[in-house]
Amino acid sequence: MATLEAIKYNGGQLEILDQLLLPESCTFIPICNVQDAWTAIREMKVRGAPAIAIVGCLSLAVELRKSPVLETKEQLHCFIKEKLDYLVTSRPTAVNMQLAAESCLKLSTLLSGDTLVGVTEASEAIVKHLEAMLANDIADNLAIGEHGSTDIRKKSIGKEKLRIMTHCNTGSLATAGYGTALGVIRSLHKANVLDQVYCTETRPYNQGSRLTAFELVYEKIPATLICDNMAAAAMKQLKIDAVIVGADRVAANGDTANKIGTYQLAVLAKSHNVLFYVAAPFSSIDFQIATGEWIPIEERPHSEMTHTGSTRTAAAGINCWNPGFDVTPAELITGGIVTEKGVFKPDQLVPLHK
Ligand SMILES: CSC[C@@H](O)[C@@H](O)C(=O)COP(=O)(O)O
Repeated sequence: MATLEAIKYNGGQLEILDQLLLPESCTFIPICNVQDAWTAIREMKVRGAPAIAIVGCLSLAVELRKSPVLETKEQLHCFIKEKLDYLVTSRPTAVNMQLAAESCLKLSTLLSGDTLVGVTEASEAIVKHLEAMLANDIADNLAIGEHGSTDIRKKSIGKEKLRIMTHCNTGSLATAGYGTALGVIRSLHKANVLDQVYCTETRPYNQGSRLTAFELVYEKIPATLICDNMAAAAMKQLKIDAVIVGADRVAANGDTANKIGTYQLAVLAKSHNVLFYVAAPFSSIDFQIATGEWIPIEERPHSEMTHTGSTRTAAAGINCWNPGFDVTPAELITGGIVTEKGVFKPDQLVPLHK
């Protein structure tokens, strides 16, 4: 069965699956411009680091295809810079949108300096660059899946079937398709070596129980849901072989920001001698940040903790702390960082930076 398709793009028409309505309903909504994308990202109708960047960039392609009246390449450059700068403000922790914006502006600067290229050709080249992100992301995820699954199997010799724990949602709903950590799990399943995947509920926003569980059921991958506070017991009693999670931003030293609760899973994995992997495309690595202490962490509304839907479940008047992400120190990433280029120890990343 084909994996879920949450971002649909065809000839300048963009639609996304509204993830706020999952798992009750699969409803696609149109994204007609950059403002629509910014709002959808901010409201988490689309979420997950790669998907945020892809939807942001495709929304700019949609606007450029509608041919705004831009007479010079300087005007074109200012137009896309303004839009990209705005998209980068949608959510702070994932770095993918920022790096995608930098790469697009680099291309625009190159085209601006090329006297043989006119404004229409420059705009078309930028649209082509933005539109290529969908296919590139799927290809990267397939490679991540293969590298990760091969590495886990290599390090689990003697075990016929593997039990994997994962956190948050890193699948087709968080990427252009297939997924990163969930892509590795799909590849293990395809290779017939997956006994069971244990997905955490991922409080307070429940990306695990709402989204990952939805994808796993949809694709008939053997899976069991656990609450976040069952992770230690599951590692001990259910004999988990590896934990594999995604990333919103990896610092140059390998420290990794990912969904809140990732750090505690890494600590638990270490004390239970369970391999801990991060799976992410190179576009999640921020080489401008030396360590994880510089990664901005999004603070989320307290209502996510105090309410379930519109029903208050916490005592009125209680103070809350609701960071959306935490940083896992590189030394806890014992399995490695799985990318489309291979699996690396955290201290091997810097030499790979061009
Ligand atoms: C391939 S998605 C990787 C991460 O973006 C994912 O693990 C995560 O933390 C998503 O957080 P979210 O707040 O749902 O956008």
